Parts: sequence; structure tokens; C-alpha cells
Amino acid sequence: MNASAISVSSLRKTYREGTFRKRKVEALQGVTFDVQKGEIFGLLGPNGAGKTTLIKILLGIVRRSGGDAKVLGLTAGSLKMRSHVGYLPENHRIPQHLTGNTALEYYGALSGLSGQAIRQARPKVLEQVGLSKRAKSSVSGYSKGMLQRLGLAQAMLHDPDLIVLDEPTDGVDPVGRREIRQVLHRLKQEGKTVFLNSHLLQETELVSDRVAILNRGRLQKVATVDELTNVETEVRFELCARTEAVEEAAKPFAERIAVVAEPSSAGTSAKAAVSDQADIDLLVDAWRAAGISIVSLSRAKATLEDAFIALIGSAEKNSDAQTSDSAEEAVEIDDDLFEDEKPA
Ligand SMILES: Nc1ncnc2c1ncn2[C@@H]1O[C@H](COP(=O)(O)OP(=O)(O)OP(=O)(O)O)[C@@H](O)[C@H]1O
Repeated sequence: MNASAISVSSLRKTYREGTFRKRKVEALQGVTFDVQKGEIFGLLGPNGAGKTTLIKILLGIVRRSGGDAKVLGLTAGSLKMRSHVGYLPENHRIPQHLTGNTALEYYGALSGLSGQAIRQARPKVLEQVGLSKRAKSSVSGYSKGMLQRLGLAQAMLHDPDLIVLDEPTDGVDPVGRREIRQVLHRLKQEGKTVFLNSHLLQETELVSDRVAILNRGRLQKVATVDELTNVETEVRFELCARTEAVEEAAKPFAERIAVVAEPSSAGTSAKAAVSDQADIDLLVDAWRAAGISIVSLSRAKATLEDAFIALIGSAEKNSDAQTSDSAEEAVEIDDDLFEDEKPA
């Protein structure tokens, strides 16, 4: 049994534009990564990075030019695959004359569910997204956050194993965003996989187990949020001691940890460039052994946004050498896209 919910390998997409479709846009240039079952996975990247193209290939809306893409072990985009995947598109619009209940009937019917199946599944998904009490109200009175949660409910109606969300919290206020995060955490607890495309880095940081960062069609990094944000950071200490005593006690670790100390109202303020918790423990032990009281300690952790900007910034510096005039000719793949739907 394949443990990957999504598996893309050397995935390429070349769009052709202009007169005689001569101009090539290399939207994806050999992207490889896996999403494990049961994780919340964020796809990040600046405008034009290739995120939408990747999602469209996974859902079978756009054909890949090369490489491979599997979803739940099935060929990406195949009918069989789609029955196991829920999708909330960006900027989806729910017709204003519908209620929560009738909207689910409408979308459920569009995706081929029977009336009975919809009526059976509806109470559970409305409960999951916290809209049970508003099920009979017209969506015209829903907030943006409620509309997004109803969108999530339609994506969950057929009890999919994987839910793909395109900018689910875009335009939603902080309260609504928190409610959406809670729904995503609940889905994870139920063992579902969530694949999230969002340009809201703070949101992605709060909800994702791992992220992939795309830039100009290339994968820059796949890592856990902790791995990306636990970079060397600064810790500030307020210490009840003379500055010379603070410096003296930290001296044995000078090669490993840079400490800058100066007098303050408490006695001494010290800034230390640490790599990990062990560095902090060393300093705390040394100062305590020297009889120095630690009044406060605060750690400045990098945010996902810091990590993202650092990664994209360094990629941009190297990118001029890699222009889009690749000599390699991308080949449109038509025949094997829906291979797992062919009769055995
Ligand atoms: N149908 C198309 N025809 C030609 N070029 C396209 C087409 N769709 C996307 N592109 C180009 O492919 C590249 C990747 O676009 P894509 O929409 O996948 O990026 P994105 O990361 O989703 O960007 P955004 O965050 O702005 O939505 C861009 O250069 C874009 O202009």
C-alpha cells in the first residue's frame, strides 16, 4: 500500500503562447516531492511560481508535459482518483439564492452524488464546519468565512481521503481564519490529507506540518515548518549581575556562542546567537553556576515568512543564469494520462 497521498516526480509543464504557439513558458521544470497520508501540506511560492499549474495537473484540469504525478497511488486527474479527492477552488462563488443545505445538494449533484447520499452526508459535514445551525439560512447572509466553510463542506461531502484547497482563507477575517484552521485540524485528526495552496504565510505556518516552496517552476525546498523556522536565532537575557561577570561566565563558550552584553536596569542585557536549545542550556547553566540570577529570557524565532523570503531571495540571485531558453524540448503526453481507467 502506497503511503504517499501525492507523489510527483520530475514533473514538467510547458505552456505555448503567441503566434504559432512558438513562445514557451516553462511553468514547472522537473518538480519532485511526496505528500504523506494524514499530513497538512502547504504549497508556497511567489506569483507565477507554478502552484496553480501543479494543482491543475493533480486534478486533471491541465495535462503535464513530462514526468509523473500520482494521487493516492492513482494517475493524477483520472476519474477514479477524483472520486477520492475533494477540491475547494480559489474565489469559488455559491449562487446567492441557495441555503447551506441546498448549496450542498447543488454541488453534490454536480459531482455525481445521489440525492440520498447527499442527504445522508450533509449533517455530518455541516457539523464538521460548524454550520449546522445556519444550514437553512440563505447564503446571501453568510460572512466570507462562512462561505469558505460551506465551500469546505462541499469538498468534504463525498468523504474524500485528500482535500485540495486553493487559497481557503483569502479575504477571510482573523476569526473566520481561525475557524477554518480548526476545521483543517479536525480533518487531520480524522486521518485525511490536506493539500493547501496559500499565499498567506502566517496561516500556512499555523496549520501545516510540511511545506514545499516553489519558485519559477523549480522546487526550492520541502521541509517541516519547524525545520524552516528553527534557524540560528537570537536569544535575549536580562541578568541580575555586573556585565563583566556575565561575560566572564560565558567566555568558555565564546567560539560556539557569540554573546554581546551591556549594562541595563536589571544589571546586564545579553544577546546570544544560538543554534539550538543546547546552546541556551549551556549559557543558563554557566550563569547560574556563577550565582547570576536570570530575570528573563526571550527567543526570537524566525517566521515562515523570514525563511520564505531568505530562500526566494537567494534563488533569485542565481536565477539569471537559468533563462527559459532550455534546449530540451518538452513533449506533450496525451496517451498515458488516464491509463488506470482503461479496462483491464
Ligand atoms: N494557460 C496558460 N498559458 C500560458 N502560460 C500560462 C498559463 N497558465 C499559467 N501560465 C504561466 O505559467 C507560469 C506559472 O503560472 P501559475 O499560475 O501556475 O503560477 P502560480 O504560482 O499559481 O501564480 P499565482 O500565485 O500568481 O497564482 C506563469 O509564468 C504563468 O504566466
